Amino acid sequence: MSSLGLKRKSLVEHDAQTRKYNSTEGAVSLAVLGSQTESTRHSHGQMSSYNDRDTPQTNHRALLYERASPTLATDNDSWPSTRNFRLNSSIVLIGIRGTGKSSLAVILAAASGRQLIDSDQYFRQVSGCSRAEFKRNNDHAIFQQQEALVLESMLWDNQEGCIIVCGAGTMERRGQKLLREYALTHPIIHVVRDPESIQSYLKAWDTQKVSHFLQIAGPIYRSCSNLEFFNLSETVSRGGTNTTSSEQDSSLESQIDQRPQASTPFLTLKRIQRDFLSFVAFITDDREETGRQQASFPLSLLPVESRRNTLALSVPFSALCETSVDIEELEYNVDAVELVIDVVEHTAQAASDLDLADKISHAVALIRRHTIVPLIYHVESYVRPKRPASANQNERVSDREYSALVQQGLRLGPSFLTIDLDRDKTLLANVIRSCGNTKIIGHFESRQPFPGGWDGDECLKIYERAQKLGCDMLRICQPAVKVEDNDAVQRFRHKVQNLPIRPIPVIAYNTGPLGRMSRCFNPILTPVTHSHFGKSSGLVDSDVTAVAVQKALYSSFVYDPMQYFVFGANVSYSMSPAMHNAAFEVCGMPHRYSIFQSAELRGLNELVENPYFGGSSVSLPYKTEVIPLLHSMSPHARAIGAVNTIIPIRNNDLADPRVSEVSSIHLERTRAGPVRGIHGDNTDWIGICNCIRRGLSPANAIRQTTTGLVIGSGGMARAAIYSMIHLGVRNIFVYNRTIAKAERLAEHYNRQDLFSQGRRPEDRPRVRILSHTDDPWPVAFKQPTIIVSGIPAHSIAGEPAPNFNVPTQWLESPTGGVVVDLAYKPLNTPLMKQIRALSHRGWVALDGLDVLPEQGFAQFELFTGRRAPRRLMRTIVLQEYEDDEVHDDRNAIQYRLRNLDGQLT
Ligand SMILES: O=C1C[C@@](O)(C(=O)O)C[C@@H](O)[C@@H]1O
Repeated sequence: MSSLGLKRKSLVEHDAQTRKYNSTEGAVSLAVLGSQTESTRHSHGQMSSYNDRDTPQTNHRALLYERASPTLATDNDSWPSTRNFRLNSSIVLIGIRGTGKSSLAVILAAASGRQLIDSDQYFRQVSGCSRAEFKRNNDHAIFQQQEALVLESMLWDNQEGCIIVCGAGTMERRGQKLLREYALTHPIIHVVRDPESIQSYLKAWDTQKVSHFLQIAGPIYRSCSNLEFFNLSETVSRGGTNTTSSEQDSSLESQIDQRPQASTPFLTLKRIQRDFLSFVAFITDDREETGRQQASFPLSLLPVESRRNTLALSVPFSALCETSVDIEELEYNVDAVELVIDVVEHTAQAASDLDLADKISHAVALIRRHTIVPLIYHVESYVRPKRPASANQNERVSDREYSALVQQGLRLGPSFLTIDLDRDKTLLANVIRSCGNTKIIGHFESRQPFPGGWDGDECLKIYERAQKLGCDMLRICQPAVKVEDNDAVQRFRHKVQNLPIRPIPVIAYNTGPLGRMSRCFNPILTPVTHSHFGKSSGLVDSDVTAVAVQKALYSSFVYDPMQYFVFGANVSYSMSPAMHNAAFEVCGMPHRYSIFQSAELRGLNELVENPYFGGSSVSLPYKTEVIPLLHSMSPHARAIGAVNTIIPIRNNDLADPRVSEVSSIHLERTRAGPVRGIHGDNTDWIGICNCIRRGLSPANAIRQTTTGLVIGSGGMARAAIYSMIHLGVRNIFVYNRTIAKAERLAEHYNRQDLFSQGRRPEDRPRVRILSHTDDPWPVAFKQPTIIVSGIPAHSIAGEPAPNFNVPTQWLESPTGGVVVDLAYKPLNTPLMKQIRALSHRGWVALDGLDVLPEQGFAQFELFTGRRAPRRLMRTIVLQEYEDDEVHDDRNAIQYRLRNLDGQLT
């Protein structure tokens, strides 16, 4: 008999007295209106009358309750635990039916190997019958007792390595108490969703009823959880019209080109997968998973506060609620997005508004869906008057409301959260104690200049307060009254950094029109606005935009206009100049990127002798030939054995080991001067990695048994193998017409010990050879779900193009997979045609036009030390692409141009 069977007996016999549950305990009391059914007669004092297992028809009831606390909890003792959990702590999902808990749990279980436990199934396993049957056959008190005991066992017997989905049956009063207790040491995530999506799942309820129920249930679920995740429903943008993902996509366009969009059925959960896995990785501090999520771009590997001249785009909550905002477009050129909870007069009255918490949750989800940069959550301390001349200019948001809004922010796991240093000490201490992995920015915004300005004691005291409280950073600002105040900010910054206490980073600037200069030169996370928000959002002319800051840095000679190139033997066709030049322009950078064609490697000398040399893409045949000329190389380029990006070293000390670190290299990237050495990197693998990630459906999440297949054995095949190893694929096969070359390639990787730290030899990645296309797929391995082809699609040196098709016996994965063909001349290679025809079986095809911008983003980051404007670069590549021989392409390109949204990496 299983241990569960034994447990069952002991649970049923468990003496109710041993757990001292107080039946009057718990703040919430529910009364059920409507027909007096069996369940409702017994349901006073509990919430379980709404049962996950009930048919929608039986749920046609309204629920009333007495609320003990408002939607946003405000009491000091309601501050939850530290939110610091053990890496492997079991995670609990709660939320009303239809919010998508089960799908999220399946996604997490597949990606992380956590064991999935569903409360209803667990009840059945432990009790030997379903919850409904147990209820029918037992006295109500016994049923309640059994429910509590099952929940207790489910939580405490599975404290590690599980994802536990709690149905509504677990939410009666004793269940709530157990969950609150569990929340002291484990993440309990309240899953929220918009009423429309819940309604379309529940079918029988109308949206109003769902909203009403959400208002009732929200406070209860919130009081039992320490975190919150808004499950944003997928919408597919097709040529400007939005449809939900459930609608059938039978348009001709989509048949022309099955892009990896949300409309591709296998990828509908893709974006929610990304959002949820990043959220879980953040709250559990799972650095390995965070690394995988962050797509390996050079800048994403550095904490944003460690970089120079970083910008944070302020997005007012009110603007997000009122207008539709294209966040992806606004994100260009910024390093973080700050959601500003602006308490506008009317919102202030509605701060106890039942769905305010939901709206904030929704806003955070929207920003996360459309950006990849860190999120800062900031609650404004003053009520924003609706009219600038209003009498309420200086009305402060009450401590109670402020605390509630901050608590709601912490539940959402933002990367950073600000706290107003002028607030009650206990409140501040509570925020810091319960902030989990969120970094805290102590914020002090003075509306009047401090006595003595930046040189006075007041600013120093504020710095020390932030320091003592345990803030990770300080943000301090005051109005400038004269231009010289902008110099004084610099003095203040230097002064605090030299104090004999552990320094914390400081964001310091002047407000008002005269203070704009200090914003341009503030080194970290300068708040910037976007013209989109204009004055309607209450932002005034004293704000600066990201482009204005960039332009100011160049026109004041902090940075220089640099020259970049694509260097190769035959690069006249390259689309890189168009892509990079457009990016420079939109970011306000005066750089130039040009073609440099050279029949000999020696041509490179001319580039590096130029004091304005900023870096170069390296094309064939120099990707390996260039290596002996380098002074340093990234570990990736070294492992791959090929370089596609070079950047100048202007450091005096070439022996300094830091020169190979991006952090030191990018600091001097855009400053002219003699070049003392060259650093080599490889971004091709990043491009391939991200395309694989984008096209891989959640069903094909990478596991120990996942198999990859690489076609070819050239430089791109090398990069492809490295990408697969980086993603965690352990079984990699190479097929190449010339077997000896494939063997050399396999040997190159097998003798290295990549990403193997602590792994047993049998668990390490291994590259194997496939000799003939007639061979069956090796029986000991699963069929491949990731295939990358690195063979050219056009004729080279008179040799005909290979016209390769994957043998059908290697394409039998029941869940399909992703195929990346690195060629794009022509676009419709025989391989791409073959795979697109298999889209109904879950195969997704990506090509060279997908990879080129991805490797270009990483290159842009290495060249400039700034984030690349991704959507723009993708657009330019597609627009530039022209192939007169293949007429079908034009339609396909048009379709792709209309569907660029949401390709986040
Ligand atoms: O292979 C390529 C293509 C490219 O060389 C071009 O021609 O645009 C640019 C390189 O960065 C990349 O690795």
